[in-house]
Amino acid sequence: MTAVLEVGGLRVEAETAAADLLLVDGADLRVGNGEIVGIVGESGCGKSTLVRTLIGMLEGNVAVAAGEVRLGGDRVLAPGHDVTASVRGARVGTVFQDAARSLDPLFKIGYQLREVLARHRPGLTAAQAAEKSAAVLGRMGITEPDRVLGSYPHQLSGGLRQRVAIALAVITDPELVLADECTTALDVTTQAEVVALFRDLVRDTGVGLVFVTHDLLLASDLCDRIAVMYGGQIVEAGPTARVLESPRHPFTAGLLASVPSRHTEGPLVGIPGAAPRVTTAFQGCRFADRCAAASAACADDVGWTGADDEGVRCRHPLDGAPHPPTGQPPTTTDKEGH
Ligand SMILES: Nc1ncnc2c1ncn2[C@@H]1O[C@H](COP(=O)(O)OP(=O)(O)OP(=O)(O)O)[C@@H](O)[C@H]1O
Repeated sequence: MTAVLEVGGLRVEAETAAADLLLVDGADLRVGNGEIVGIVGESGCGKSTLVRTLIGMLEGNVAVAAGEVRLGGDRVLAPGHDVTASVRGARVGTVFQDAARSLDPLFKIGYQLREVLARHRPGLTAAQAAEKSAAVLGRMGITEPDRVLGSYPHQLSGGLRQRVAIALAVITDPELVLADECTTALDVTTQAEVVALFRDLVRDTGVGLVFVTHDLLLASDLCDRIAVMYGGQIVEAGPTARVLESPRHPFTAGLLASVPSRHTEGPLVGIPGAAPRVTTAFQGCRFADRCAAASAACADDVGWTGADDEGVRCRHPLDGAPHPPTGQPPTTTDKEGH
């Protein structure tokens, strides 16, 4: 599968008055054409920072310290090199949690779609732009495109606004779409509709999709592969079924045990403790102080074990046995064995 997105060794740091923080540490990620990759993890683990970095949307105190981002083979971001402005909107579409951030309350939807095309596809005639606008709304399952094109955002329901936000992201036929918690604010039925819409979009157009969510069930419904983040690092990655049925990182297992699932019958088990704030000076496994399997060896930095697309960052990975249907995390391998 041709890679539309290749992220290698990405390290993102933030300067703050208190300390220099490590927001993303050594992230490797690959998304193929027509592939959906989920990024999951607790709040504050760095999911948004990672996806925003891919398109150069960095706050003033944040910088890329190492690694690179390639889009369709083109190097778009690395320390001291940032051409993401040229791909944002044109080759990469973005959908965020709050449709209000994508839509301008002052302009009708038809105008906003035409504006995006005028900026990124300037060769189109007015008639072609109108045709494309109606077509993209149709693809979003919007049955009354004329009414929507003539409406202001506040005249649409929340679900419809999010569909329009997705339409704005994909009307330019991008190679990659980044969706960051874009279903979180929606009710469950609308969430399911948006997920189905993404699935159809990827199947029909071959676009690559990065889907950021804290909702493992949603990720399991939609994603081909999953990358689990913790403390700014990708700690486990692999095909969705493998990661969710036989998690290898204790954090992934804890996350699974703490969410209700269709397989869960027993009580839900939370992960004690809180996610760390990681400084650039931090050494060792970020999860060690919350991990039942941690040993003294976890105080040293932990490397990645496995292939690029499938592996785990842990000195005491779980044994890979299927995740028990009770919602309890599987047992770990012997601490001393690593
Ligand atoms: N500009 C910044 N300066 C300092 N710290 C930051 C900055 N931006 C983000 N952070 C910190 O980086 C960490 C990761 O934040 P991020 O928003 O990427 O997490 P997340 O996994 O997307 O969480 P959520 O799901 O709550 O959005 C958090 O601790 C956050 O406070």
